[in-house]
Amino acid sequence: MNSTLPFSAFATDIDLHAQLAADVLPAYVNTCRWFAGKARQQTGVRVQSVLTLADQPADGQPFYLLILEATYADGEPEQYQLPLAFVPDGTTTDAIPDKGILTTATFADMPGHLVDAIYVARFREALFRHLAASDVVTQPVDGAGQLLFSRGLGLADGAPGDALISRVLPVDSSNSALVFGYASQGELLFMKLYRKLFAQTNPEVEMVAFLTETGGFGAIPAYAGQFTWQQPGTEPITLGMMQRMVADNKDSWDMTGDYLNDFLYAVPNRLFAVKEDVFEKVALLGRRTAEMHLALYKKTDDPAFFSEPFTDDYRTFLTGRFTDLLNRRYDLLVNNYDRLDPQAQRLAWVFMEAKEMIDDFVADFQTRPLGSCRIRIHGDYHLGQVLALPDDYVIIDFEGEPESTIADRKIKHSPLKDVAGMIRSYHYAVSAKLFNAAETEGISPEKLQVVSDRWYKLIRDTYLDAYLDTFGSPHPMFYDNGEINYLLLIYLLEKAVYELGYEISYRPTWVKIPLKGIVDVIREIEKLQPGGQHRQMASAPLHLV
Ligand SMILES: Nc1ncnc2c1ncn2[C@@H]1O[C@H](COP(=O)(O)OP(=O)(O)O)[C@@H](O)[C@H]1O
Ligand SMILES: O=P(O)(O)O[C@H]1O[C@H](CO)[C@@H](O[C@H]2O[C@H](CO)[C@@H](O)[C@H](O)[C@H]2O)[C@H](O)[C@H]1O
Repeated sequence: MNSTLPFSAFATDIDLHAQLAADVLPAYVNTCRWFAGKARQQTGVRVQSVLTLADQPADGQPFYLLILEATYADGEPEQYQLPLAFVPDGTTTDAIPDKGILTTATFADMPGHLVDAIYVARFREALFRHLAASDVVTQPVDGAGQLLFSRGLGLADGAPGDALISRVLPVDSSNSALVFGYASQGELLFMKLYRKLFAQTNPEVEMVAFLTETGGFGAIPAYAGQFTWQQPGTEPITLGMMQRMVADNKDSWDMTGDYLNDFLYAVPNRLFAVKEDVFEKVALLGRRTAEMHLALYKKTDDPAFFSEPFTDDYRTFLTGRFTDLLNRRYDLLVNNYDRLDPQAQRLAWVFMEAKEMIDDFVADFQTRPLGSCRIRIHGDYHLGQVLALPDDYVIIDFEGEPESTIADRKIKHSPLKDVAGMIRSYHYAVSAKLFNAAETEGISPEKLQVVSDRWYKLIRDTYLDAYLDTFGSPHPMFYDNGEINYLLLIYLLEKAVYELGYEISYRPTWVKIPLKGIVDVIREIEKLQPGGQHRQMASAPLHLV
């Protein structure tokens, strides 16, 4: 990649933008975890806009925030944020990982690399200082608007002269995580740089503000600021958000995996062994989940957070979206069937053969009487979204469902959709542990399935009992046990079908986990069929009517 112009002319260097679109971006984004279009038929990735972070700094090259547009053979294009830096050869002490290097490049005879700027300390510090100062950065290109930085209450200043420290958090997730602090105090703040962008305020900012200010919910990290791109006459686009850093946390996914080790060692010895603490921790998460939903149910004048009944519009939305998801997943499964292992293929058959029954089950949602209500929910609730402290939990990542449009992410659902998400996650934790361990290599997949189901069901019931018990008495969010069971089945099925796509795209050896989740729901639906054995799920301890 060559330009006769210096990197400071990049914002208007149209030829170079075209070169990037032709030779670099399509391949590069497909190596990035944050690019969600991998499973779609792509038709191109181009530079749509270039935002300049600040004027050419005295101490080096400028930084840009590129807005990329990814286009597809079907469906809407997507926008992504890519911070861009040019690192001339021999000029940096930053460790830029291979995954952060877009290409070699020469600007005005100066050779170097174009890199994802998050790996450049000077870029991270520039972002932080803009946020701390609530800066407005007016864009040099006509009509490109402004970058608006807004500081929040949780942002702590360092003592004069205390050096700012920063790093990229090595997490594998849909956005990028940066951490900041001061040399004398250590790491204090966590910044999320959004990758996939939406022409609206990101729901995460709304949710964190409501939970803190109206809901009084303490189990989230305090809000420390945000930055947006404001173009004339349009809604601001959220580019980043900062919260307090939760130190010494452990991802609940890892923690659950750790306490499953006892189980793992016991299984080959034909024992059932799990510490009682495990169930206490699961119950605590059930309670915190219920408290989050009670906070989101708080009375408010803000229509974005009113509770609402199951309206015809919502029923049409859910059945339409579900039917579309099912069709896409059936196609994906058919196209990838040969890549699956025999156990996954068997489960896939059960799913494909149950198509008509599933379609009827989903269609029934359109007219079935429902007296429960809907609120804003977390929307992408799983163990990876809960940070475990030694004695408690902190809930993070309120951005909503990764595959949904921004408008859809703000739609209210039964809070049982979150509950279903966490139940699916416990199913994953048990399955992933047992099926991927050296300790269980000699045990047949069928036997492993039986023992993992046993443990999973105990965990599921512990979580669900603690969740429902927290409401204390009948609560208007849940009409009765029959509706709790029915809605849980709907949302469990929807989540497992969603996960099937995620696993086929990213972790093909895990495909059997969501497939087993789908088959479990199919077995429950069969019991509800005429002639089927009508049996409600074991745990639904509320007796509301
Ligand atoms: N406030 C925080 N303090 C410390 N670590 C955090 C904080 N928020 C998130 N993380 C870490 O960053 C990871 C990614 O955050 P998350 O909100 O899930 O981002 P994404 O939207 O990219 O999935 C989390 O799994 C967790 O390890
Ligand atoms: O964390 P994201 O918001 O990017 O969510 C995506 O990735 C998740 C995996 O990291 C994926 O979650 C699935 O796998 C988890 C275990 O790794 C499990 O706990 C979840 O229950 C399961 O859904 C999520 O579906 C996807 O959207």
